[in-house]
Amino acid sequence: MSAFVVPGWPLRGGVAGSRRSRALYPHHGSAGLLRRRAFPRCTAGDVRGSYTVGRRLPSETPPPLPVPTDYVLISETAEWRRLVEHASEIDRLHLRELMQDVDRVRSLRAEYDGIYLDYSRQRVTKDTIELLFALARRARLVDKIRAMQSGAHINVTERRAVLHTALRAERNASLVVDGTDVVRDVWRVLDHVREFSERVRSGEHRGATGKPLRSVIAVGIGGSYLGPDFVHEAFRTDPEAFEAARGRHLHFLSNVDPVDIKRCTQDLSAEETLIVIVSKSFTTAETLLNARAMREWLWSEMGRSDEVVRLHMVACSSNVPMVEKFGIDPRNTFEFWDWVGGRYSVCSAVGALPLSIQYGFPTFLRFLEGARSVDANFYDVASPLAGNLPVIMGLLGVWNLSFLGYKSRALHPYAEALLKFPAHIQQVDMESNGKHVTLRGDDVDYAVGEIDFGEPGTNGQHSFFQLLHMGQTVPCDFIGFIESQYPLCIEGEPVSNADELMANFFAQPDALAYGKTAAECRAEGRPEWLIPHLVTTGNRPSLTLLLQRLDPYATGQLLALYEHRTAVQGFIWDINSFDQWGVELGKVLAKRVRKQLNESRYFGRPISEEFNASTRDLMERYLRGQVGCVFNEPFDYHRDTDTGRSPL
Ligand SMILES: O=P(O)(O)OC[C@H]1O[C@H](O)[C@H](O)[C@@H](O)[C@@H]1O
Repeated sequence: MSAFVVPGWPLRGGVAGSRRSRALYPHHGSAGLLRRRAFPRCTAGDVRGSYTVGRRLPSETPPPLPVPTDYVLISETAEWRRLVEHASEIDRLHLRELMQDVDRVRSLRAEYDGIYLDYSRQRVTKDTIELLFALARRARLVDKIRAMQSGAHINVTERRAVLHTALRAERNASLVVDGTDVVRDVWRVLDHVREFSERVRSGEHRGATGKPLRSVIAVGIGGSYLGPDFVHEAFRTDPEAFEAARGRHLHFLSNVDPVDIKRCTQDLSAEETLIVIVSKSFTTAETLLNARAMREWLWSEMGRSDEVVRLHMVACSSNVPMVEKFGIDPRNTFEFWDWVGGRYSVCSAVGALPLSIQYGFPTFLRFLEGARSVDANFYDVASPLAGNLPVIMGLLGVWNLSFLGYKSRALHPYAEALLKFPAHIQQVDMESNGKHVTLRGDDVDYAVGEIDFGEPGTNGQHSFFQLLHMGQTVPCDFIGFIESQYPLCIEGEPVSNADELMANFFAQPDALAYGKTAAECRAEGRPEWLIPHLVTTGNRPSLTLLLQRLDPYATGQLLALYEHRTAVQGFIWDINSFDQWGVELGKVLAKRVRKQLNESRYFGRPISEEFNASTRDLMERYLRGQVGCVFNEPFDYHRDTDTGRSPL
């Protein structure tokens, strides 16, 4: 038996421890540029025209589609070229001047359900917005949004619908995809989450030694971690959610670095801990190793038994058979579906289960309601797009990257509780739009996919804002709230603590837009030699989102707003924002290295010549130097994979 060796853990129960491919798909969205109507209006489960809506293609090999004679890359359209020309006109204008035009400023704002969006500090005029709407029409944005809503298989490479909005549909709604009402499935699982979370919270569901389960460790990575972690942080200091979570603890184990296990478990008692394994595929190597590590931890504390696993381990996954194989009770498996992308899964059981256990199901429902509200704004494509917040934000994203050439973008929530929001949006956007070909497989000859990063204000100001003011231009999003989750006034201070925060929130966008001229520096009496170092060019774009208060509802609104911004950009760029093939190569190579490390360390086999000299020397150095963790009975790839034992 292999040993589970974790220094410091008591062992009990006898356990030691430029291609232009034209392989086309008949139903996909590049048809946005076709002359025919690409996507039917919002009905699923049937076939309209030549587009399969909500149904799997019959065979693995996509039948070739004749190349439409009028297909062109979006960058080859007149609408795109007009924007390229317009960008050079905009280059002659400075935000300092643009901001003088009150009429312009007042026209560049939109409001929806308590979200106030001001984009007057973008390097745009009213003409720019009109030209962007024209581009959206040319890209058939509205048809693509409707196709997404209807459950068409717009994720063409994986032949899947993209339906995370169905996760927050109202109970009485209905959407039939692949012959199934997905909304009914969603609510079946939500009811299961409600029932199970209430049993855990009330102490009805107890651990193997009879103790209530007060702590949860959610084990997952990527989309199975970042969304729930962001929402958890946003809820933590919401007064009502805080009350609902009294006496409970929620931790996330994501990194396969064993130190993350140590950090998660060191203050916890296994007897009072529920492990939630979150993995859409239930094959992610890191998550499964951490899941097995958690199982060993539970066993090392309470003895090796199926009962311990049954009572202390549950799972959220779309791969139910693999969960069962792991030993988790199918009744404690919370399903989601292949039409929920990992990075879009926080509204599924992925977020619902850990967050409902921590904060109560009603709190999670308010979060879903907030997201649903913005979904309604996004899907309301019959109304003028000028009022569609995700569309506006998406078009501005396209403008800044593809036309003004700003390759990165920063997100600054002036709310500490949103500290994990930038990291979540980083995955949502960079994994979605980090692509190099169109839906048809043609190379894109225009910039797509920004580098997203961010930090809450004002902390970011004292870290990387120097570059934002004087270095490269990085379009910024500022998110602020009228009411603080924790209002604090200190006697004798000129402003409340939240006002101090918000003073910076209002100041930074103007500092970026206006900058500081040499004349202004001189007027301050600065010495001439210092002036070049003090001048800031300004003309640095940003947008501002102002909401009432960061509560679960607003958290859901922000999530949906940014999810849909990403989709809008992908739709305009004509790329698939819903697959992530680039991640695969690293996984395959890691598998080879894992096998090599096993063979060299335990069976003395030399490092294969298949690895290049750099990797070989690095591995050799690593193997020579490492001390500490050895197994009594190592896994033998040659023997154990033959007998069916999996190295994962
Ligand atoms: O939820 P899982 O199947 O374990 O996947 C976890 C993560 O794995 C991969 O790295 C994907 O690129 C992510 O999109 C995904 O969220």
